[in-house]
Amino acid sequence: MNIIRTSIEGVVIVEPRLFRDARGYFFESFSQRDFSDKVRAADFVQDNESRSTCGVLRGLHFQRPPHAQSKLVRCVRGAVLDVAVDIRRGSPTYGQHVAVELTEENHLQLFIPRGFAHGFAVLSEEAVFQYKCDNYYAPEADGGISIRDASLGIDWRIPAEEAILSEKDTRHPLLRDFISPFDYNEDLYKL
Ligand SMILES: Cc1cn([C@H]2C[C@H](O)[C@@H](COP(=O)(O)OP(=O)(O)O[C@H]3O[C@H](C)C(=O)[C@H](O)[C@H]3O)O2)c(=O)[nH]c1=O
Repeated sequence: MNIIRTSIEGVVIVEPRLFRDARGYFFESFSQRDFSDKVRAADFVQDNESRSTCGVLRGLHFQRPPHAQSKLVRCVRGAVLDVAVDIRRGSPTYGQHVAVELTEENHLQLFIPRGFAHGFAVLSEEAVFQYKCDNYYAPEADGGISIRDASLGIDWRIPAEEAILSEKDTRHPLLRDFISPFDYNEDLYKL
């Protein structure tokens, strides 16, 4: 697997090694050893999968400490624009984001550390999205910022105002009205 750094320390793109032959392809979608060697020790405890139709936007979500989650995300059917927003107070990249197209064709994955809000827009007819989390689901710790916050400068590639959102996702605050539960800890994010 190849690691590609992004504009935000700690957020990395994982490019798996693909083996193609006359039958199709094979690749190791996750290796604890390789991930620990090349990214960081991560004890993923929960795998999630969601399917979304064209025009859906999910996010921008996080779980508050002590239920904060790092995520390793990928799109196994279709294509999404995946976005991670830095919401760590004191971070030099606070409010900035990384946006990466993850598709069933490019097989790319994105690692999003704790302290980030995460979301994605569906760019294809449908998208099946799978991801690993290093902490369990805790609905009581659920938080979010508005996926329609223009101050974030995210180009979702689809009109956010026409997007299909859950009722919950229509109610998240703008970043300027948001008090983050995360503090920046440089050592935690250095690769
Ligand atoms: C996240 C989650 C949800 N659920 C149940 C709760 C709801 O009844 C149902 C749908 O949940 P929700 O609408 O929160 O699903 P998404 O909008 O896809 O939320 C996710 O979308 C963004 C992109 C994320 O990064 C988060 O992991 C997560 O918040 O699944 C569970 O049982 N376990 C879980 O871990």
